[in-house]
Amino acid sequence: MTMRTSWADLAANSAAENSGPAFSANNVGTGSTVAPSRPVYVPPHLRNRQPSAEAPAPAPAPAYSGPSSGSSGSSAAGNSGSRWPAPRNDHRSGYGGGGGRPGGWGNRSGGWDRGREVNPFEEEDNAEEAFNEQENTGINFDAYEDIPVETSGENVPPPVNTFAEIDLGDALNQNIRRCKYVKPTPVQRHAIPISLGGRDLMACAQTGSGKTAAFCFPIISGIMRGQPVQRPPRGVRTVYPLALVLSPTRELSMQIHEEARKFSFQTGVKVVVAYGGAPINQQYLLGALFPFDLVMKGVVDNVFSGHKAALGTTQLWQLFVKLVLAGCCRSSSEILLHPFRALLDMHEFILPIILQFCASEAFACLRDLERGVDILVATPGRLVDLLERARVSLQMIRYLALDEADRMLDMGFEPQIRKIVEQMDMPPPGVRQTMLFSATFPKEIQDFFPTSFVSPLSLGPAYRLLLKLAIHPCVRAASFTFQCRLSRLASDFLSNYIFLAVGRVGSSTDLIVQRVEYVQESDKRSHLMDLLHAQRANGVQGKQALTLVFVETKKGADSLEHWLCLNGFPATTIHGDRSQQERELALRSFKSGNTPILVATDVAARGLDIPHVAHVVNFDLPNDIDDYVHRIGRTGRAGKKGLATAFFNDNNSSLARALADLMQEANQEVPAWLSRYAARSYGGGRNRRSGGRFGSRDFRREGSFTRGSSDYYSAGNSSGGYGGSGGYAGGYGPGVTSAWD
Ligand SMILES: Nc1ncnc2c1ncn2[C@@H]1O[C@H](COP(=O)(O)OP(=O)(O)OP(=O)(O)O)[C@@H](O)[C@H]1O
Repeated sequence: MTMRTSWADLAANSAAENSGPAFSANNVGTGSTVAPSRPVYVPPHLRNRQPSAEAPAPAPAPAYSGPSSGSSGSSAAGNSGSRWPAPRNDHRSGYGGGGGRPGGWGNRSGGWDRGREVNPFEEEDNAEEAFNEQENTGINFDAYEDIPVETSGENVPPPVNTFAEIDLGDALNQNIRRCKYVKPTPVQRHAIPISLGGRDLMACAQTGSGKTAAFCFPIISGIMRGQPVQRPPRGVRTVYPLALVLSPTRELSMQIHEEARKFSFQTGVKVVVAYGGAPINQQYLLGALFPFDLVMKGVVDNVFSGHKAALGTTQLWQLFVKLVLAGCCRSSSEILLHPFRALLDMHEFILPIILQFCASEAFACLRDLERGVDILVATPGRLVDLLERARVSLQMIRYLALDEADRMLDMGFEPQIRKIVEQMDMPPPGVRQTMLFSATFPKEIQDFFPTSFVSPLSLGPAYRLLLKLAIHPCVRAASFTFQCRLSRLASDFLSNYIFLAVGRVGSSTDLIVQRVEYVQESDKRSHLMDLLHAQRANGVQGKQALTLVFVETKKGADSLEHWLCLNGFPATTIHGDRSQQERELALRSFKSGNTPILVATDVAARGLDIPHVAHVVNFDLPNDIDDYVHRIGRTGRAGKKGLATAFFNDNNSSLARALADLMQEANQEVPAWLSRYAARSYGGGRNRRSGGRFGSRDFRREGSFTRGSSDYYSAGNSSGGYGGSGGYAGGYGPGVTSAWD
């Protein structure tokens, strides 16, 4: 029987083959009796079993059979041959002590390949020696007490006040204690019971308020207590995650992965991240090594075709590469000491490539993926790549979480997201459980008009101009278009969901002191220098007081970084033109305080949770108030205070009103000159968000959204959603029909 095997398996085989004659001269092992054990994927539901427990019955094909709702071995009631047979809440029979919890938590203490599981808390302790004070115990929870919360939808499960009220399972509870989370933040208080109750959720909550845990806890606990699912037989290279978390950027994905690893430590739930998404050919040699199929077929043939003859020992090479990729050599030094190193001497040009590849995070991620995954955290681009290569199947997905959902649309990921969710093999809404999270639902607009209306005209630049001027009613229509896209996405992806808004959606937290200073373009650098010198003079510097500076362009980021370094302020930069390695290095260097200033483009605006960011400087203000909210949200997190300074000048006048309103809303002092700018801009009304108590509303209430038709473009206009309040400046105002103001 021929069966494709994973490269991890192949490598293990290869190692066993080493004892054969071809390798007898090498000091690999001590003979044929010592064959390394294969890395065997153990499904979560079997990980707590004794080794003698029967292996999962091999499935003829990795077709999804649905999570069985009965006890192990029994067929799921109501399966009846349907592709998505099991009702998704079959394993969520109540939280908080409700009966019927199958299996119980205690049985699950067995880990997923526990011997290999690295303790993320230890890793963190080592990495953060300098920051040895307790991160989360000093949280000012009072800061959250008065936050208004709004929920809508049918039968909303009641919130909880403590983690003890929720039955998350011992292992997860222990990790929550390890994280030093004393009690749930408001979004967690509401979102966790809703998700544990099996409901779909669309949640908006302020930056830094703990949304990651709000979607991770129910997923991890759901997987822990979930019923067994039949996994594909060993040797099938496709992996079948049970949960998928999509996020817009690599950095955010990595961060979610790190958090989720902590939460799932010793729970038996395995979390893997896959990020990036550049086409393979753009990654040149490293990229060529990415598709492991190529490695298996002979990376030498594919990558070094011109040298094939010279290599001569192609098979040996393949074996070496397999060993390296399988993790037999985990570090550069191991490779250099490896018995097959001799081969490299013949072909030195390959060594740096292999070393570089082995050192890359991407390599580690993909290697992890091959070993199995329960929760896959991914950027849309990379996931599409993996799906197309059939390395990942979504057939078994029970949980789908979209973090920064609005940003993903904003970044143009909608086609990819729709492909992933609707066009591959993911179970449909109602079978899977879906959660959409962000601090700002909605805004920013990619399309000026519905494409069907104006295609093939490209109105992007025109739109941008209008957005700047913000005088044309079409701007409102465009905004509405985006809102409709998000509404439609929610409507397509979610089933009977609950809408949760914690705090004023899209507003900033008043933990952040916001300052706006009028600074001409040409004075910005010297002004920044003044701020940094003042910080230094006040002793606000170093590892405990990081400064994040946002600029508009990648070039601007590089040049400002260079200038800061020249002027004695160690800085680093992060933007889209930097390689993944450079970005990771920059983040690490910033987090550790080695370079306490990070100059960034919007790539770092969302979701990044960097402790000790004391000051966010908007050197260049964004065009979009939501981007501003996310940027300043990098400070003042988890109940801590922060400072945000913005340099404003005439180029930013389109933002004046929204900025002034936002500051007012967050009880900040609005400079008189900014109020004047705001008053001057289009009629003196208020910004788009201030029409109601909550910036964002459940659009289902308004009945303005008509799925699958173009009505939603006209509905807003005809119903007076924009016009009713008398112009853009009036916001959507009273009588608003859109949920997304
Ligand atoms: N219950 C809790 N108690 C204490 N700290 C918490 C709690 N929940 C989360 N945190 C901490 O709060 C910080 C912010 O959390 P997180 O990054 O999830 O916020 P967020 O709402 O996703 O922010 P953003 O909108 O910027 O993405 C993290 O450092 C996290 O460890």
